[in-house]
Amino acid sequence: MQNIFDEVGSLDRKCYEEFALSEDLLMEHAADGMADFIKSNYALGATVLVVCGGGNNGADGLALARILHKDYDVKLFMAKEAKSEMAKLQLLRAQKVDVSFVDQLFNAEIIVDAVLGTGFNGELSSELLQMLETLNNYKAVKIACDIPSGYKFNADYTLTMGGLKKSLFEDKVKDIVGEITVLDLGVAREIYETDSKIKLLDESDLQLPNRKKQNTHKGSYGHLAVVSGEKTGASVMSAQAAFRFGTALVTLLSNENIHAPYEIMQSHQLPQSASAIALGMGLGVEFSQSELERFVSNGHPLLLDADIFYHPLLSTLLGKKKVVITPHPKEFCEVLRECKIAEISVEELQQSRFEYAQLFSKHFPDVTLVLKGANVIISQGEQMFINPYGSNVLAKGGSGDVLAGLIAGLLAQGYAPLDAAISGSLAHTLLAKSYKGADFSLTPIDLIDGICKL
Ligand SMILES: NC(=O)C1=CN([C@@H]2O[C@H](COP(=O)(O)OP(=O)(O)OC[C@H]3O[C@@H](n4cnc5c(N)ncnc54)[C@H](OP(=O)(O)O)[C@@H]3O)[C@@H](O)[C@H]2O)[C@H](O)CC1
Ligand SMILES: [K+]
Repeated sequence: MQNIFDEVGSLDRKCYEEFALSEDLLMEHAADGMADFIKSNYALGATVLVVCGGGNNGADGLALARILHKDYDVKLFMAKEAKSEMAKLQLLRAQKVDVSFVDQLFNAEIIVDAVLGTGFNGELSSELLQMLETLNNYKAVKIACDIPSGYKFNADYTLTMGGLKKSLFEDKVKDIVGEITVLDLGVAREIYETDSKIKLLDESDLQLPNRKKQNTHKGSYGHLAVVSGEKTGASVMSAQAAFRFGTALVTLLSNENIHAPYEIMQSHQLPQSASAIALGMGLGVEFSQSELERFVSNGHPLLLDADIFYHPLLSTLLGKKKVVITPHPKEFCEVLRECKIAEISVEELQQSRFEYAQLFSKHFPDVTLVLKGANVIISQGEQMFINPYGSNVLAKGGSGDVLAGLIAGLLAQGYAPLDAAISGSLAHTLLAKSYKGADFSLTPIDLIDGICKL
């Protein structure tokens, strides 16, 4: 896991005040880090166009141009006049070593966007937008200094200074930021950073339900009850996913007999040995409120998904302990509305996912939220985790049912809700990532079949 920060200015100030470092020193390390990245990946002599703004983002770019000059065919383009003190100083330094300046953009082999960084605010002028569009249309390798300017520069790589910024993980910029690398600024990251309540998950954070002891039996690995309504396909896929993911016993709770694999049991009553319940997938209106209340009256960990977000029982269920909910954005808007937290559109949610996830968790600190998206947000209380491995491969009916089964299966096996949410979500996205077929062709069964290879 890595820390993610709302801002890093306070971390810079810590360097000045506690480590006797200076803004100039941090900037030189930032520029050095970018130079090292380019030298490690691109042949000497390549043409490099560094486009600079007037602030310290531009100053980073000017310092980079000076460092690369002569080893690379570097050209500097000033999009705005140097304005900050550091930008003026870095401009002077670049001029003193005769770095070439150009007044026209051109299709260099490497383009570095050092126009706007964390100081960007408001809207981009049409002139700047036009310039960024011109750069986007070039075939060059595109590198964003710290953050892509105004999030309108389509970066292949974002080399971000000091620490990860939360804005880099909004869904709306997932196709903009490219591959993100953190550059150290003269001290190790663990010295530069403070602890943060927002963490970026890594594949290594997946805790598989591997079996350790031999002296066990099928009762040792949980019993998941999946409430199955009219649309049985959804609950059957959840049940299969849970079974594949180590849950030794899985029962479909239904009033009808369901066509399901032999290994999935069926019952009209909640099994005595049930250790978790999954509710919502394909629920429809088959069960009365009192039947559902009876199922959930025993304090078992609960996985809530899909139809239950539109059910009058939702608020009651959210008040229970050990609850994990797995809404997609549209369902989350319904949850926010139903719980009288916010009345927003999906577009408004997608513009401020972190804020609304935090708002929900403030209202329901014991509920673990898994907000689906390109970057999955997992939130519980004040803690927030970002799973950056979401992919468009999962944009298929049934993917969510599999996710529900993965998480519910881990709940049934005794995982704490947050651990079940993190590992279930990571397993889900890694299954999609390891899918070998065409990106449009994945089916939920492909995900389930891939579980044995995790
Ligand atoms: N630890 C770190 O992250 C470090 C980061 N460094 C670099 O510093 C920049 C932040 O520098 P700052 O000077 O605060 O801001 P920027 O350079 O990003 O932008 C300020 C300039 O941008 C202009 N601006 C702001 N909004 C707009 C807009 N909507 N349209 C056009 N121009 C805009 C602003 O102009 P004004 O006229 O408004 O003043 C400024 O000129 C950070 O991103 C890193 O690259 C340090 O180098 C090392 C530590
Ligand atoms: K930038």
